[in-house]
Amino acid sequence: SIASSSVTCRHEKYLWCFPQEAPGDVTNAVKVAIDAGYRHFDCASFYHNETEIGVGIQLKVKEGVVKREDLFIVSKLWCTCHEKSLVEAACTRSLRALKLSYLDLYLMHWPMGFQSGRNELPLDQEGMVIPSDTDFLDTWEAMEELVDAGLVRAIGVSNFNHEQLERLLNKPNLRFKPVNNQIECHPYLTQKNLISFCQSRGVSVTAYLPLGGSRRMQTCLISQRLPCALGSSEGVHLLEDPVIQRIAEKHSKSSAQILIRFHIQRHVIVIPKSVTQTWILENFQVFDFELSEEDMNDMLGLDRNLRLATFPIAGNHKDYPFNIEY
Ligand SMILES: NC(=O)C1=CN([C@@H]2O[C@H](COP(=O)(O)OP(=O)(O)OC[C@H]3O[C@@H](n4cnc5c(N)ncnc54)[C@H](OP(=O)(O)O)[C@@H]3O)[C@@H](O)[C@H]2O)C=CC1
Ligand SMILES: O=C1CO[C@H](CO)[C@@H](O)[C@@H]1O
Repeated sequence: SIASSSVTCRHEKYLWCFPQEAPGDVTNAVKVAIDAGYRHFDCASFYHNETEIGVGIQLKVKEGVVKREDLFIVSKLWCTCHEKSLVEAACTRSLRALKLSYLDLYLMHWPMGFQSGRNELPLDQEGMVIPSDTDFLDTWEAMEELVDAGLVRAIGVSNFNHEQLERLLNKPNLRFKPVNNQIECHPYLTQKNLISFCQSRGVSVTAYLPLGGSRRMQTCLISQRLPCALGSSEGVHLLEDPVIQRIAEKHSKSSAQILIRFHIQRHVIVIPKSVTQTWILENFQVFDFELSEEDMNDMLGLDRNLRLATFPIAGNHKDYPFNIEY
């Protein structure tokens, strides 16, 4: 994954601390990644970098390094576009920015709809997100129409808890099943129950924040002591965790490679992000070794239910996903 959120939203109570990569860095990262063998790109309109990603993809397709049909391009519908009448235009905007005629997978970014409009994070006086009166089942119907129209090959969800996913799977007249749920997952938040639930229903899982996110984000969480809009104020240093480091040393691999391999062996799709050439290359060298059962159990044993992407400014929303256990 080369995507990177770019929203900086300062409110007296919250700091939304997503660093934005320079546009050239994003395009370059895509080029380096395609040359290295990456084929899956995780994007979202919310990340404000689909144009730069599209430039990188198009260049590599034109050079003949890769064919469009060999790529797997994912994008996501942002929360302010949940009204049925807004879904197709949102998808088309992403397609135009990415310079593509279709997406391989389009995800509902969150189960929560926000007040529509230009502001992606419409906030009330208290600094809480203003909801829309939409229901994600209706939004889903509009997403199903994108499949009919050939704009997307498959549709899925992100940040859905098991009850929300169950509700969607049981929707009367469901025409297209959600094929994927993209959720935060790493050894500090192993998501055992949600992954079992999804896999038992034939819904694949993608792990986001597999390395625990950027240092800048962590620094914001730890040092600024602001109730960061992203969530947890507890520091995470997954890459420096002694258990991860011990396993890494044993396999002569880096901590990042161990953290990525962890998902592969759980049959979970994993989308580490980097704009740094050496790390992009490093993160791909994960197919030449295997974690033992003991390694896997040691990593699973690190679970502390530590969620980084808690999205507290949406905590009052009727569809806020993290008020139940999983
Ligand atoms: N559906 C959702 O709600 C969400 C989806 N996502 C998706 O998941 C992706 C990954 O999550 P993200 O938040 O980026 O966090 P990650 O856990 O992937 O961490 C990314 C950070 O790790 C650094 N890094 C990458 N590789 C290495 C390495 N080998 N050694 C040391 N550091 C490394 C990167 O540095 P640098 O980039 O500077 O090279 C970056 O700062 C996102 O890009 C996005 O596509 C993320 C959050 C929420
Ligand atoms: O992809 C994303 C980056 O993190 C944000 C905060 O949780 C999310 O809203 C968004 O899903």
